[in-house]
Amino acid sequence: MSDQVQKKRAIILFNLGGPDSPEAVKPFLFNLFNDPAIISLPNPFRYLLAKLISSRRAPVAQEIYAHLGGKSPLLELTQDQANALQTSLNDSDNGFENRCFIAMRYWKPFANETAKQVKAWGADEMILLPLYPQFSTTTSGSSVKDWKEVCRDIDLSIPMKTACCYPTNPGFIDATADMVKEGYQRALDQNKGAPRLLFSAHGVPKAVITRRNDPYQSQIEKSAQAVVDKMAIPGLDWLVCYQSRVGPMEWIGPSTEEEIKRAGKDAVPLVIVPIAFVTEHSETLVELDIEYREIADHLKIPVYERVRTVCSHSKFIAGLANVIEETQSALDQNGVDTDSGQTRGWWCPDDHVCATAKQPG
Ligand SMILES: C=CC1=C(C)c2cc3[nH]c(cc4nc(cc5[nH]c(cc1n2)c(C)c5CCC(=O)O)C(CCC(=O)O)=C4C)c(C)c3C=C
Ligand SMILES: [Fe+2]
Ligand SMILES: [Fe+2]
Repeated sequence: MSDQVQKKRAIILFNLGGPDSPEAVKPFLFNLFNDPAIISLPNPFRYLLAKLISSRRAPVAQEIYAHLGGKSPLLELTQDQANALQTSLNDSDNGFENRCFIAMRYWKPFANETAKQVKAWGADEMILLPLYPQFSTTTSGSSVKDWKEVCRDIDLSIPMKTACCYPTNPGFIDATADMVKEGYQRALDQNKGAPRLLFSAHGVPKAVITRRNDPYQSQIEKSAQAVVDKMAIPGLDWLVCYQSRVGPMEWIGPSTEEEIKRAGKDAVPLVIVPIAFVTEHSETLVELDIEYREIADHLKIPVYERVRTVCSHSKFIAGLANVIEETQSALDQNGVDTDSGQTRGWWCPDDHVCATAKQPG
């Protein structure tokens, strides 16, 4: 046995965050709308608009979270993922003592608290891992930018590597395909005909894709295609659609709601697959399970099955561990790989497309 002291590697898991009480809903919404990645206006306009929109939306959002006991379950489920990933990394022979930390973008634990914990632990290096398989400037890009600013503020200057995206990571795809197969079988067992699969992702405004060169939509399509390939069901009826539209701007489509209505006209059984979320929260437990189900019932859609998100599925956790080791080894071997278009310390398995997206603010 080696008596060499192991280096400490901090793995930072990023997600959006969610309110932990009814009183937290309004400030959570303010933080979200005051992010230049969400509303790319200069201040004071963004600040004022964020105040206005968060005040107006708070009662609607409070009703949404009331279905979940007044709070989002996102943090607890992310903690389960962090524990499972830390165990998996420390059980394998990667030469590090690994510790997983969580930084949420719009509610606690915020990046600055987490970065202080990373510093206090005495980490030698860190890997940033957004819990978004598909990169968007509105999510992963915003979290990574915020994290880097906080590290500068508290003078945490250790080597940092970023795993920007993993839309076709085999662990993520296999775990999703396993869950979809179960949901598809439950729908088939009701003997109402061959189901249609709706891969439902959180939408973004169209301008995010076109003006920022954001790869989100193309990576969503790649994830859905990879799951369909893995399922290998001949003649499968499937498509990608987008949920959770807010505000007056034009969003990418088709919308999940439109597709549920079309399924009503076609009288086909539906299986809804969340493809951009890896944990349960308001967008799955309320929007998909309550609001969209009500529309489906009203339209007398013969079957409405919602597939669960991957959460701590062992194949997904193994996939995240692979993403970490790929990021580590790619950047250890190549250092700063400018020739292949890599941003410094940034590993992108999708032809480096994330490095070309324009992060506002
Ligand atoms: C892939 C994930 C997500 C993208 C892309 C995204 C973009 C985006 N979101 C809003 C506005 C809201 N999102 C809200 C909740 C929410 N969003 C995501 C993920 C993505 N958002 C998650 C995981 C959650 C749930 C948080 C939880 O319940 O824990 C909300 C709050 C809820 C509500 O009022 O409906 C808003 C508002 C915009 C405008 C946007 C892109 C520009
Ligand atoms: Fe959102
Ligand atoms: Fe990427």
